[in-house]
Amino acid sequence: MPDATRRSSRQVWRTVLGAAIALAIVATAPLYLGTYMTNVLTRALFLAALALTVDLIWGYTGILTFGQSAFFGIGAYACALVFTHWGFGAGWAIGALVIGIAVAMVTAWLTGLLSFYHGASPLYSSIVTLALPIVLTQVIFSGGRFTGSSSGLSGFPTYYWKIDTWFWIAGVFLVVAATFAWLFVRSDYGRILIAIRENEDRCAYLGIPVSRIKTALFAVCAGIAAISGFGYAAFSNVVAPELAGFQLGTESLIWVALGGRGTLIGPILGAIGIDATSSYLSGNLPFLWNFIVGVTFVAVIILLPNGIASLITGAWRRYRTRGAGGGDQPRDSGIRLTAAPSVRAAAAAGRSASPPIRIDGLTCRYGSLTVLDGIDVEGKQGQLLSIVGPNGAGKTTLMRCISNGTERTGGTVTVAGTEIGRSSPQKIVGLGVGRSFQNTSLFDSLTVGDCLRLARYRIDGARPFYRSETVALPEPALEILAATGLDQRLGVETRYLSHGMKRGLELAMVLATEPRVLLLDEPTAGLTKPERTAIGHVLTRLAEEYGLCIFLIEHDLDFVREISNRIVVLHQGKLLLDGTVEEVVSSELVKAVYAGQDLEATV
Ligand SMILES: Nc1ncnc2c1ncn2[C@@H]1O[C@H](COP(=O)(O)OP(=O)(O)OP(=O)(O)O)[C@@H](O)[C@H]1O
Repeated sequence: MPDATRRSSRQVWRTVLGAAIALAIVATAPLYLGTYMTNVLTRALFLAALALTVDLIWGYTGILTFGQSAFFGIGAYACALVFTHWGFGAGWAIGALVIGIAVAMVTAWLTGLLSFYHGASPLYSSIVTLALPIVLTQVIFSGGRFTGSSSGLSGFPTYYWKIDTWFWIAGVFLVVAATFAWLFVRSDYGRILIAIRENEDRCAYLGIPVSRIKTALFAVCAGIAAISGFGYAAFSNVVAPELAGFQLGTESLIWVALGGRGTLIGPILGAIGIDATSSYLSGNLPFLWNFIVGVTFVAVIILLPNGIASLITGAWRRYRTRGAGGGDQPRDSGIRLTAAPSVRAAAAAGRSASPPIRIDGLTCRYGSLTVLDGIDVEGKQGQLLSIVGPNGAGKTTLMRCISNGTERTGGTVTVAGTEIGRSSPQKIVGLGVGRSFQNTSLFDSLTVGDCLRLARYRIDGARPFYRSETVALPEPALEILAATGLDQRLGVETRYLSHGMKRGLELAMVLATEPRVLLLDEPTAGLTKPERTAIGHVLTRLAEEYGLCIFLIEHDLDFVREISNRIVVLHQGKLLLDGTVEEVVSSELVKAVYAGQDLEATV
């Protein structure tokens, strides 16, 4: 049996076994728990499902949300309102559940549109999610007898099943939700969530539609939270504004933080542990329990900053990497590299009358500071164009204005005949612009293989519950991986790579997006002489053989002279000279700029 097939069938068996063990625990727990604890734990199981969604949003994707309780409350109130005012029965129950899920998902989708648009700061989305439960609570308060106002609704008809039955329903729901969440976070999509958490900008510059993915995740998690809220209300037979309130939203964050962000098991343990302990202590130690919970929280945050689950996950990771000789050692990644159809062919097919890139009258101002002033440049296919100039000349700003439509103040940038307008970076990547940054921009906790797979998202897509075993890369990307030895380190997390390897990986990732225009900001900074020579070789081939148009910012003028076929000199935001290497090297004006002389006197 091939390795990949064996690995994936092992994964399936592990998942099935884990779910079976969890279901067995759920099935037998009421036999040894008393009625009181079964009751307490049933409530905790519904809340654990809420915590699970908070973990997907905050733990995995890095969006600090205070508003998940709002969706829980919507599900709970959908149940209570329908059963109180309209009717009770199987049909009404299904109708109420569907209404709860639909209202929660639409609310989450609208909230996502408001919070996650391109350019919105993470703080802004946190504030929007903070406002959501507050607004919803006010709506409930102002609902009068319909919503029960501050007293809520109670005593509505529901299924008065035995407590054990409710426990099983809550337990099975949690196991099913956790199993799907587990399969999801291990899939290609799960890697995208982690990538967004670690480096959202890099995701956008790989063409990943970050805003859309965040909004979709928010909506799906809202649906799950609404189901748990519905179950909670049907079980407890009482709803109150607190179920949709800000306090429950904050408590769910504490459960996740205590249990362990980004671990799935952590939030479940955190929610069940704290809720069950609080219920127990609030009866036996009514004046002390809040204090005890508070002290425990502080102690865990200080002693185990990654939560209680880090004890388990840390031990598991140490066990796994011990056999492989440590996290930085090459090990089986489960990924195979293959060759994607040649970009040479794509470049030839894409050859059109329009130049790959054309910049007209580009201006960029920050307040009264003019950083770029009327820049006109046209990049041709197969041209390696170096942009040089003293510090602060505006070189990096020029790259930013090309790769992000919202950066410039005036002028136009046209990529292969299409004006970029105010497009976001991911849309501009779609036009064929790839960018590497001055400081290497990767995903620390993802492996080399995962990073490459992410880079192919725009072209190959990703499936929600599937982890692909192969990554198809264009020829130049494969060459860079082979030259830097990265093809032997696909399973190594990028934080363990050397500086040179990180540079190589970033370049390979950008090339994996199959750009026609490549923007490289000091790609050789901090590299050794042999590494610089190797990169220079690759860049020359990219331009000459693959027809890419490369804009290169570089301070090393000897390197620039060796590899460029055209140089643009920027000085104080203006284009000083645009010419061949010989013209620029022999220019008195350029010598004066680099010598720091007064330009007026030179001219
Ligand atoms: N967001 C910003 N707000 C205000 N000023 C900015 C901003 N970004 C850049 N600048 C200013 O614009 C000028 C040009 O910066 P830029 O980084 O483009 O220069 P550079 O030529 O790339 O320099 P270096 O070679 O040092 O990287 C600098 O004076 C910088 O302080």
